[in-house]
Amino acid sequence: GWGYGANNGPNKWHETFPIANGPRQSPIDIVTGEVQHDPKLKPLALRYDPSASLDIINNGHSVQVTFLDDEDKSTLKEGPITGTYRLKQFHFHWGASDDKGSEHTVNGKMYPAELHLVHWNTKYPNFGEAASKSDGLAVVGVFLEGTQTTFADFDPTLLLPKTLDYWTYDGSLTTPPLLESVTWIVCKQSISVSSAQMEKFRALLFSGEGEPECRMVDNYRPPQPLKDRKVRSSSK
Ligand SMILES: NS(=O)(=O)c1cccc(NC(=O)NCCCCO)c1
Ligand SMILES: [Zn+2]
Repeated sequence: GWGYGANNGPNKWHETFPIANGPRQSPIDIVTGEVQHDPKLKPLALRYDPSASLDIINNGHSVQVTFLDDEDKSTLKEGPITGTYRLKQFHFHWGASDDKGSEHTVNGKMYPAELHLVHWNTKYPNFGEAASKSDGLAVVGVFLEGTQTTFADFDPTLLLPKTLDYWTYDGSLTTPPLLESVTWIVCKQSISVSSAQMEKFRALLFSGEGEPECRMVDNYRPPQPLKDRKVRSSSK
């Protein structure tokens, strides 16, 4: 199956998923001099309930915390979206060293890691249905920047930067099946993690039990062509 290695990585995904060369692929490089401030954009209304968190898993591509999404417990509203989107899961992408790891880049700068908070539009019955609709998903991306800090309990709100200024654009899943159903909301402010915490990500494995050990690192897709898209900013 697909992965991040030389033989099954991002440069090979188009062979099985031709949408890899589609018109609204993610991630992208955010060129701050070319974004357009849109005064009609509202602040993000994020409401997360830590009691909705279910489990934490290594899914072979990332470490993921999944949430109970059978009611409006943890939701995203306002911002660039209309209606209510429910938090399904959050996961991360990171590098083998602190000079790379994020999927989105800002003026070519890569961060050591990127958090993705994945939400689906409740006008559809579930995540799977929503994932195939152009307005089905909304993913909030948060850059992780290295410095010493503490890590509170897994209330995703604690993972968010203080101010929620953001860039937004129409994009896709950054892993196969690369579906072009994501309204991306990338926070301008990063959150801080220590290098010890980064090392914990890098101690995870792509490989399963009984397989030759393969460290889970560099599980990021590089920036894709912007094509006929504009990136909007929630603030000047
Ligand atoms: N990386 S991301 O664009 O935020 C994103 C969000 C939600 C789903 C996905 N990708 C997938 O679910 N791919 C299906 C197989 C992944 C292994 O479980 C990627
Ligand atoms: Zn992701």
